[in-house]
Amino acid sequence: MAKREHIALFGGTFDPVHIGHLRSAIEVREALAADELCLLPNHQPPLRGAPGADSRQRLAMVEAAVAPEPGLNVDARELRRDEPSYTVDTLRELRGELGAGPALTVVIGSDAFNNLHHWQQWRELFSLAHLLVLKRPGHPLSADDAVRDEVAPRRLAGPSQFAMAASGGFYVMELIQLPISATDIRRRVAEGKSIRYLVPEAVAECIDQQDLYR
Ligand SMILES: Nc1ncnc2c1ncn2[C@@H]1O[C@H](COP(=O)(O)OP(=O)(O)OP(=O)(O)O)[C@@H](O)[C@H]1O
Ligand SMILES: O=C(O)c1ccc[n+]([C@@H]2O[C@H](COP(=O)([O-])O)[C@@H](O)[C@H]2O)c1
Repeated sequence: MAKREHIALFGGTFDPVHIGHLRSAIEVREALAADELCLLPNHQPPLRGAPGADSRQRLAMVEAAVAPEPGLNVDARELRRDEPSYTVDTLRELRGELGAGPALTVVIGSDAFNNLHHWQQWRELFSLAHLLVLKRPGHPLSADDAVRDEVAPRRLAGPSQFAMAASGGFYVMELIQLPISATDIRRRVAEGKSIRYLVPEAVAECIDQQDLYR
């Protein structure tokens, strides 16, 4: 059985998944030397309206996107819960399966981090996992004071240190800056413009075949 001592979870609405997500996922996996990095499509995004594509369609696009990339997997567990996809619930479920030993790292972009104080039981996340924040162009770090106070003593010197404990660490990672968003991709599709090289070809095909975002 494959080693599962360090798992990174990169959650999102992925409406649709794009190369900003995929390039980040590869760089994070390399930086963490994680055994696997799972893209985790949500079912009901807790802090935004209903996505343009339904959960099955978003899952299918994520699966098509990671298929050629060894080390990137998909975790579809949030689609099995017919309720808002709170990350704390997902982490509790995973801890129930993995036990307390393996390192778990939750990966989020700086825009998501700036809203962390609105997440369900957000302080609890640190007893279940590490938190890795990706700098994202156009989204400077501006976390709430309560979040800043929480993460300050948790800050690690580098992503490789996450493997030394199961949870509780914090790090902000610099990575390639790709100012690509799903909102911009949906707008381009609606305007009949090309999205070539913004999403993998297999994702563009799914969008085309299912007539999404028009
Ligand atoms: N270009 C990018 N670079 C780094 N991180 C990103 C990028 N795009 C999205 N992310 C991060 O990936 C996670 C999932 O993002 P999400 O699925 O909401 O995509 P999005 O492009 O932000 O979508 P939307 O434009 O619909 O808000 C979030 O933590 C987000 O911050
Ligand atoms: O747990 C929460 O309360 C919570 C609130 C907002 C977002 N999240 C998760 O954060 C990830 C990024 O969300 P989003 O909306 O930026 O695509 C995704 O996995 C969401 O399910 C989680």
